[in-house]
Amino acid sequence: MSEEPLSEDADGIKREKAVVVEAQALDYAYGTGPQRRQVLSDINLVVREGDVVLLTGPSGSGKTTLLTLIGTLRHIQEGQLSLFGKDVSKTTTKELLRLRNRVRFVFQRHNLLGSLNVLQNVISGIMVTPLSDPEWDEQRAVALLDTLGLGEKVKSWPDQLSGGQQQRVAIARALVSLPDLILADEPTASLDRESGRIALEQMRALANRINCAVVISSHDERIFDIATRRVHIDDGHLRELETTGTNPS
Ligand SMILES: Nc1ncnc2c1ncn2[C@@H]1O[C@H](COP(=O)(O)OP(=O)(O)OP(=O)(O)O)[C@@H](O)[C@H]1O
Repeated sequence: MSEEPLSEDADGIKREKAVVVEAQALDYAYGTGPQRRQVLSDINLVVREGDVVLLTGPSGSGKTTLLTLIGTLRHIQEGQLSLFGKDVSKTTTKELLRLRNRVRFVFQRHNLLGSLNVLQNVISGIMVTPLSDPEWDEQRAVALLDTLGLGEKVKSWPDQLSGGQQQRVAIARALVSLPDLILADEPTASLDRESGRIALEQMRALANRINCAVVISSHDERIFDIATRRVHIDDGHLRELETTGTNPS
């Protein structure tokens, strides 16, 4: 069940939470002709600011495909997708880039840059923000790495890290830029229970603090309670599930 879509501003005035993602009747298929395989059918989803949506479903059910559609890494075939109130298929290239700049991804492959050390990789998540302040950015990046248990690793190179450590660097890189939307594909896949919870709690805390929206695909039952909403894909169809999660803040 979704939370009451109201948020409170600094003056204590309640206002409706803005819609960050709105998917309407999305279909998606891979291949053509006899090879064509429908993966998503009639997907309808609204994600508002502050939502932490957990996307579950069997392997191969289309979770990654949906995340990449939402993140505009894939063209819409059928249906409509709005990001921050803009229909993505009606935007100019410049507008689309501006929308993408408000989104950060955490992929199953960590995609760290091998020529940058851990701290530099994390800071690279902010470089694209015109208002960034190098000193403050660095402090924020170091603090985040510390919280994620990587305080000793800021000068290490990606290839000196374990898979789980690389995953945490990728999470720090997504969080440090204070994005409006985080799309995370199996972000706890190579993390132990404790690190997985800390990483997800950081995402949840950011959602609470700056009202960013978070969509996480995961099979990991250990983190289900961190979400404010759960949606499930099966056989190409998406449905909302009851959420038992409590707000840890
Ligand atoms: N580029 C592609 N070309 C053809 N088929 C693809 C392609 N990418 C994904 N698929 C197929 O589409 C289906 C959905 O894949 P997707 O990766 O979205 O599922 P998923 O739910 O994220 O799976 P997992 O939990 O295993 O990561 C799968 O059957 C997959 O084999």
